[in-house]
Amino acid sequence: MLARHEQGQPGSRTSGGPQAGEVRVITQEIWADVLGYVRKNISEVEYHTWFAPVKNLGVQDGALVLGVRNSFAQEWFRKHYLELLEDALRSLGAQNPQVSFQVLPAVQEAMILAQDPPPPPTPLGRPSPSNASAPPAMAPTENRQTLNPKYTFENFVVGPNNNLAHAAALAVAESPGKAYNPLFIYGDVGLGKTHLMHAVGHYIAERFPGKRIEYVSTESFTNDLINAIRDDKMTQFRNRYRSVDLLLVDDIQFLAGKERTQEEFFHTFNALYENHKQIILSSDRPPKDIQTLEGRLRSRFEWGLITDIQSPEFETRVAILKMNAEHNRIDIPQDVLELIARQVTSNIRELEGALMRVVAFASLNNVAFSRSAASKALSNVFASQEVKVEMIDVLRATAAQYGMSAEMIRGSGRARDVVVPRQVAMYLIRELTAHSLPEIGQFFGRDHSTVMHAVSKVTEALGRDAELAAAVDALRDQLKYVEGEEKDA
Ligand SMILES: Nc1ncnc2c1ncn2[C@@H]1O[C@H](COP(=O)(O)OP(=O)(O)OP(=O)(O)O)[C@@H](O)[C@H]1O
Repeated sequence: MLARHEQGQPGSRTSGGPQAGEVRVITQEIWADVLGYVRKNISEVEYHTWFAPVKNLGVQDGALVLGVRNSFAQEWFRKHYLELLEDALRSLGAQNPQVSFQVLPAVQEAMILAQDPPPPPTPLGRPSPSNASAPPAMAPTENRQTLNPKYTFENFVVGPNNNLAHAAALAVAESPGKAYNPLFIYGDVGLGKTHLMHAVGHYIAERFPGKRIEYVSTESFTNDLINAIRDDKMTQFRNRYRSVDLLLVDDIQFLAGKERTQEEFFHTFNALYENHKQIILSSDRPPKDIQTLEGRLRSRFEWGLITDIQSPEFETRVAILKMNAEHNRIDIPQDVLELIARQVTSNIRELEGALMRVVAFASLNNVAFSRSAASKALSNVFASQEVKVEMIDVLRATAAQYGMSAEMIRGSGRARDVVVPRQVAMYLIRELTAHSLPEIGQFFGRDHSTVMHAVSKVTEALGRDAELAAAVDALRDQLKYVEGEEKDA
């Protein structure tokens, strides 16, 4: 099983749950949570000695697999840190946390060490120190090094909350320096301002490979300025920012109260604007609400187009989740995505985080994606919702438990390996939902007497068949989750 990781091949499907190979990608944030937990519980020296070199290899059949350097480290981890790691997973919702350690092959270890720590990002078009005043000509791919590859127009879901900002960004991308200059995008935290700015950057980089693009947060701009003043390198600083074709500045509200930075930014702005270079600014509020911003800057920010992004409505949130799941090649039922979208209503970053939690929870507990699993996964972070069990939940969970598709269970097959799961599903639906026998029959394309027979068959078999009883118990535990149940237990 583990060899699959070593070879870097995608994982196989585990009983209806997430695919292990795919989960490997998505659990990076969860791994950061685990490390955060560990760090709080051991000394810094210990943490750096043991945990910094560890590689998260993802989740395999419910177990978190960690890559360590050698068999000594493997043994050390088993003896000293296993419980701590299990506690960390428990804090993330794993009910029966499992951790395994795998010695990394020397080549893989060397690659990981080479990546660690990651090199600092190279700002776009930054002149090399040896040739500071004459920026080098860039190869087509170089002009988007600091853009997040995920933040493209293709990956941006358009809804009523952001369609104006999206249309304006697209217009600017098509005619940089001509459509709206500057473009000023404002909105609350995590609603896609940076994403849209980068999307313009990618678009321009693709269409006009020679254009110089610079993305910078206001904080970095300020720090660069401070360093330039300290190191007597103002000429280089000005060359860098005034020689670009597209300047993207994030969180411009942080200019407030920084007089020297405002002064410098004012001149940067003028130089670019006069040369018809495109400027895009993002902020958490419109220019008129940025306190202590010089009047001449504020009025310049208002020269072009000011557009906002609002919180996404339910349908847009579901569409964003769907796109995320598809990108990670994870097949999550629509009703589970809807449950997540109801839990997280305002911040898209949090919405994505909630999806990750659900995926990690399902893989760590080796259960299928269901609304109850999602509700459990999110109960630590968001106010828990009581989940009413639906027939489809029971069908899906049973199918996953027996390693077959829901269609097979509902189909006409009469072989024992299909009949037993079908009867179990009918039995549990009868127990966990308020549906009548005819309604359950209809759901399975059968009549009520078949359901009645199934219920009595399972009831009778449970007393003598321990394996069946264990399967039914496990399914019931998985499905029947109501708020407070775990706390009372
Ligand atoms: N319409 C959308 N479609 C798809 N993903 C989106 C959309 N809007 C935001 N996102 C995603 O949400 C996350 C947060 O977006 P982003 O960082 O652009 O927000 P922001 O408004 O710049 O936040 P901040 O104010 O914290 O800088 C990103 O992962 C982004 O890809």
